[in-house]
Amino acid sequence: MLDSSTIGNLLKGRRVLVTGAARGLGYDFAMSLCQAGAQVAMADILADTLEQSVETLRAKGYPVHGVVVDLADPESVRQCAAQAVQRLGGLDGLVNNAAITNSGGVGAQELEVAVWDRVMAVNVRGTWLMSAACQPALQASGRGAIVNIASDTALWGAPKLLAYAASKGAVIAMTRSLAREFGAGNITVNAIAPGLTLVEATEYVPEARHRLYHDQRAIQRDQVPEDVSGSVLFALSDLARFVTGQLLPVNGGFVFN
Ligand SMILES: NC(=O)C1=CN([C@@H]2O[C@H](COP(=O)(O)OP(=O)(O)OC[C@H]3O[C@@H](n4cnc5c(N)ncnc54)[C@H](O)[C@@H]3O)[C@@H](O)[C@H]2O)C=CC1
Ligand SMILES: Cc1ncc2c(c1O)C(=O)OC2
Repeated sequence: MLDSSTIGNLLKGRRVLVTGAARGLGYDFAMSLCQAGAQVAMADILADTLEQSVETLRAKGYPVHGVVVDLADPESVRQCAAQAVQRLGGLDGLVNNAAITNSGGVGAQELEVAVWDRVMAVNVRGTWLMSAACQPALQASGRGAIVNIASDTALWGAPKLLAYAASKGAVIAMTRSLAREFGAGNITVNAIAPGLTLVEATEYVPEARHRLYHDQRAIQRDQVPEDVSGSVLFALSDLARFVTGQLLPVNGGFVFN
């Protein structure tokens, strides 16, 4: 959690949809957005975890709503966007954070086509469909912002994360195209590429890779979700109103853009 005096009322009254907000980085984004004064719709496929996370933030007095969604299902994505807009009374920001990896460290020979397809369906197609579904409401806001969560694996070349890294490369390319398409509606579209971050989902990552990241960073310590949230807030705020189509790596100085 960021120090609230640092972020103050940066996003006061802004209405933001965060996908994959039940846990991990997305949960920290949702909490940080609330601290900055935003109202947040938290979307996820993990219904039970989502309910708990929404309850936790509500107990702190934050205005959050839970929406269950499967980003691999185009109709579910449309319904999620519509529900978020309805419950928030409009939309100023979208954080495309939900994603899956081809976890388990599977190499190019062993990677299954079905796994590749699922990774692309959630990470790439889901990001496209959610962005498209939210565009009218974001445009109506007068200053909409989309933040796509990429990964430094797309820049570094991550062995045994082939499908995942490729999907994040696609997210970066899509960010640039959407920035040009949505610019006329005064919607900014940017990508943030975190480095390997300590969350439940990266517990499977071999110790050797955690150590490699740690040792190769300019700032030699482990990365935590709070290291990323500030950049998400910035990209959604008026401070970044003329920043669009850009990629911001947030990794303590592991790979440089
Ligand atoms: N943790 C890390 O080291 C890094 C993570 N990232 C990115 O950060 C984002 C968040 O990941 P983490 O917090 O690490 O993992 P996570 O697994 O905790 O979070 C992803 C969330 O997305 C949800 N999700 C998965 N499939 C979904 C679907 N079909 N529909 C709706 N929601 C779905 C999950 O239930 C989960 O809550 C992802 O985009 C990930 O690629 C990027 C770089 C490093
Ligand atoms: C090096 C590395 N290993 C595992 C993962 C990532 C990563 O950057 C990541 O972005 O999500 C899972």
